[in-house]
Amino acid sequence: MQVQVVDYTAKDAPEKFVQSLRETGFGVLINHPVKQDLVESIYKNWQSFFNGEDKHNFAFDPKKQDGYFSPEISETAKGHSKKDIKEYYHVYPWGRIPATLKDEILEYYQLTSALAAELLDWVEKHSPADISANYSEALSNMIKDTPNTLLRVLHYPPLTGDEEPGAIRAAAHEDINLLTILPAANEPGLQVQQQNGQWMDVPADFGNLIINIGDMLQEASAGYFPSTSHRVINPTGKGSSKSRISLPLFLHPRSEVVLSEKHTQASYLLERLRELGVKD
Ligand SMILES: O=C(O)CCC(=O)C(=O)O
Ligand SMILES: [Fe+2]
Repeated sequence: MQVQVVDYTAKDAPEKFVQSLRETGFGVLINHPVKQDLVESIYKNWQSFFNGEDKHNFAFDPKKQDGYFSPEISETAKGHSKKDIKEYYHVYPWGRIPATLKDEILEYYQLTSALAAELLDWVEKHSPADISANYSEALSNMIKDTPNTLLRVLHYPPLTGDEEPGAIRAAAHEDINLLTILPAANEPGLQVQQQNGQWMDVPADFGNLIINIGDMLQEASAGYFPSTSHRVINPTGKGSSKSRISLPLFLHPRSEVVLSEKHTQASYLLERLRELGVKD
């Protein structure tokens, strides 16, 4: 099965959407409640932020993990040796946020977090009974009042030709969290790996909302929901001179939430951040 594009307002949307998640790790929504003019305004305003120098006043805090991550310290995907060609900013409601960008980005954070709870209810409702029996609490409850959900504003700069050979915008990886909610970026490049190993473009028409499964939902569902590998490939031709902005919201349970016999949110996250080289 390929990633399905599902009309959020359709009666059978929950079932179709969860089936796409189960079979591909991804699902795409149209006619969803995330306003496109808000997304476009965020892209424009954060592009200016990344183009400027003020970002250096918000250098990331290794303990709290909020703030600006420069291309020099940007992450290296698990199992890869080259850094991704990207810079990004980690937004948490409790963290540092540039004053002029704050209200808008927090509005977006709240709006998508609320939608996320609904989508987790869809996932739960369409989980087989023997799988949902293992959820330590309702999936949507796992993110209730969580301080851990992370909104990452990503900037992939135009290519200069001086990139390290073999480096790409985002090397193949799986997300760490429960679900990721990602509005289509302003430029193409996002691909998902299919079961046969082949890479496919994710349907990314401007206005689409892309949702994918992360490792924590895979862990909590004993593998029923697969956290699939995805990547962002480098542009060619005219696209090479363009920036790409994207805005994934990584849904994280509260720290004490039990994911499986082996892991809580906190123990799982620590293990993964160490692997990424962004935590001591
Ligand atoms: O930029 C994108 O489209 C995807 C980014 C991504 O997969 C990530 O940051 O985990
Ligand atoms: Fe990702």
